[in-house]
Amino acid sequence: MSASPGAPGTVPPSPVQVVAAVIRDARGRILLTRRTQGRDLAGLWEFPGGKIEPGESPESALVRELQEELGIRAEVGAQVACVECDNGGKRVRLDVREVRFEGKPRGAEGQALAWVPLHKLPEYPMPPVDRPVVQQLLAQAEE
Ligand SMILES: Nc1nc2c([nH]c(=O)n2[C@H]2C[C@H](O)[C@@H](COP(=O)(O)OP(=O)(O)OP(=O)(O)O)O2)c(=O)[nH]1
Repeated sequence: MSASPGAPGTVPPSPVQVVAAVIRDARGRILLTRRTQGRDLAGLWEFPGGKIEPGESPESALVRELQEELGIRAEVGAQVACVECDNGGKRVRLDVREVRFEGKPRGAEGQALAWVPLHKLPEYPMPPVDRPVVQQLLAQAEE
């Protein structure tokens, strides 16, 4: 049977759903973590977080990830940005939230941490999907 006119050819794969945090210290610096070797995008810096598991809300996924990765108790706040793009060959939808926290963040999975002043964020190599998020944070700071 031939395809009907206008029928879609292939259905694009649904994006990997990822949620990540903007965590600020008392000086307004933002916490980035570095992806460890042996994972995709190794060596790049990112906002802490991870994939949303089936059945999880973005908020509960982020609370879980921040406990696992950084050992902190998180309270998830407003959305900073939600960006979807091709990220080094894989489609990713990245939902970024403001987060308040209790505890002292540590690299519980061996990852490096950096507290980065807002204006220095563009100096850190990050995955492509993060670039518009950094631009959004810089624009917000100028408002
Ligand atoms: N956490 C986070 N992930 C990001 C960012 N930018 C970006 O492209 N990603 C990508 C990297 C990964 O492909 C994906 C997150 O998956 P992950 O591997 O860290 O997730 P996970 O902690 O659930 O890990 P795993 O158990 O599957 O290893 O999203 C970001 O700013 N923060």
